[in-house]
Amino acid sequence: MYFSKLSLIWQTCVQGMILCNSELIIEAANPSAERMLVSSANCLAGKPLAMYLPTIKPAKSGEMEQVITEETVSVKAKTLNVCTFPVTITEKQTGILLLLNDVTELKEVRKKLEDTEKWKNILTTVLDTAYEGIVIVDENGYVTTFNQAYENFIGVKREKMIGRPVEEVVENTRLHIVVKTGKPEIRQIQRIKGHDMICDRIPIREGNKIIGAVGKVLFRDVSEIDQLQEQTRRLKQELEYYKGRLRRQQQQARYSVENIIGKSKVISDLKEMVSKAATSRSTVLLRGESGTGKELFAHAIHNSSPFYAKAFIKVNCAAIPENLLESELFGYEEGAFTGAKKGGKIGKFEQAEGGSIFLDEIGDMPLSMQVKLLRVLQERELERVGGTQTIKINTRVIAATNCELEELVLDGKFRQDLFYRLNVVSLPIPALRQRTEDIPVLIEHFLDKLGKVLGCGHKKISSDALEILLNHSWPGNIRELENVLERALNIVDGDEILAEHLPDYLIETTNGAAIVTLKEALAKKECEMLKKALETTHGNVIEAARRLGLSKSSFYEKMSRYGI
Ligand SMILES: Nc1ncnc2c1ncn2[C@@H]1O[C@H](COP(=O)(O)OP(=O)(O)OP(=O)(O)O)[C@@H](O)[C@H]1O
Repeated sequence: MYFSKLSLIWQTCVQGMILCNSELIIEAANPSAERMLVSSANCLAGKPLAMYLPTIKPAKSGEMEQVITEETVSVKAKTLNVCTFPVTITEKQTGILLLLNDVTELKEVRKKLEDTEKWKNILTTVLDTAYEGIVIVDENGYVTTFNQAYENFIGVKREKMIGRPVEEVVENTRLHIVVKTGKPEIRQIQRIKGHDMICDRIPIREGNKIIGAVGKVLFRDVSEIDQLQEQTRRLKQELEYYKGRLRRQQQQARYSVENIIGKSKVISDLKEMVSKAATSRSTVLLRGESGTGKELFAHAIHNSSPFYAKAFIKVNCAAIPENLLESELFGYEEGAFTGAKKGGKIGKFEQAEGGSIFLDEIGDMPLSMQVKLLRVLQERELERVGGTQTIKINTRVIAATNCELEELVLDGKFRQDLFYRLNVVSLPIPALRQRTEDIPVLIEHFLDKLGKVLGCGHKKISSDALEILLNHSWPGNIRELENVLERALNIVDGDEILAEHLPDYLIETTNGAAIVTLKEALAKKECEMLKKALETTHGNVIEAARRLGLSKSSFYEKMSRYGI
């Protein structure tokens, strides 16, 4: 009876049982052990244990009396937990009993549990760091999750809310309704603690079944959002306004006649000419060395004209690559060339419509372009590159150059016809050395202007320094003077600019080692000769011009250039 019960346990037990002799040869194995280790039954008996469980190393008989081992092994894609016990089979015979548990599923379940725990932690962190208040309910509308932000806002510990019907813990909620209707409610207004909040209520589904709902509340009062929207709208408007102003400023003349500083007769005369020239739309040609103020005069002409409120567009003919100049000036149509913008591009002439276009460094305009410009000036119409349509233009042209255009014409580098077309009103701006009486007023003007810009206040100039500035030949003209003063203001400590604050090269030139270019020397000589000729002919220009072998117009031109 006792044995038959034992045999029943042996046969039906889900645990695998293996009995080995002391040589670790299997004596018997129950059906569960057979299933775990081999596919067919009754195979194990008589086989060495190592064939099936090679890693199991129970202690050898004799020394194993008390030794029980437990190990987890992988066999045939299964995970087995193996315990070994020393047993006494007969008085003389000892052996080992192995108990095998299949823990494969257990291992998988543990892995799933660990994963779930990990995800729970991630989710809790995400929920607790969210800016919005988040509440989750189950399919019956009972609170299961409540995040930190919501807890802080409501001021009740979440432990007190979990497990309660949501309508009892959250004011004006509809989550318990959403779990029934299954319809999401987005961007709804929910009044909580006297504030109108924006909320989303979304049902959670598993297949077709609703297993809960999540509610999200944005902790911003709606009125605050209205204010923010209004603020954004105003800022956008402001931005557009300033963008427009900047655009207009970039396209507008910044200086007027008042900005032209100088009390010499030649400057006063030029200012008068500017005012006269400004009234018409005739083309003006500004001539003079670099830095004499040609651009300043161009601004002043535009600003004194009746169309001062219209665009003033500057084009530096020397700075634009030859192949781009035409499209820059006249614009282009879509597809005119590779790289042409979609929709084409409006040219500078069209941009200046109704206003003025300032063609700086005109002497550097390539010949090929000169022909096209001449045609536009004559016809007062243009065609965009790649276009067929003729566009009428109503733009005042102001050109400037520091080149001797007559010489360029003689050299075949500048078209004579274009020269005449441009030279309708000619304003020769004299070099600074030809109007030294302007130097003190210009110095005062720049000390004032730069003092404000640099934030160092109005500094004075010592008589020594002034002497040096008056004696310099100023090849870089007013631009050079401005730079010298800016440099001095940057290094001066006290209230007065001294000789030592001026660049060495200025001091050297005053000490007698004057460096004068050939052009300057010739100009000086030419001026002297004109004056002499006028003196000897008692101011008779025709006679003076004849004596010097010049035409009347070119004599006048030179007189004007030298401020005679
Ligand atoms: N009469 C003046 N009064 C005040 N500032 C002047 C005067 N003439 C020139 N300037 C200033 O000198 C600097 C150079 O002038 P501008 O750029 O007009 O010279 P430019 O003859 O056009 O030179 P470039 O030929 O090199 O282009 C500018 O900062 C300008 O404001």
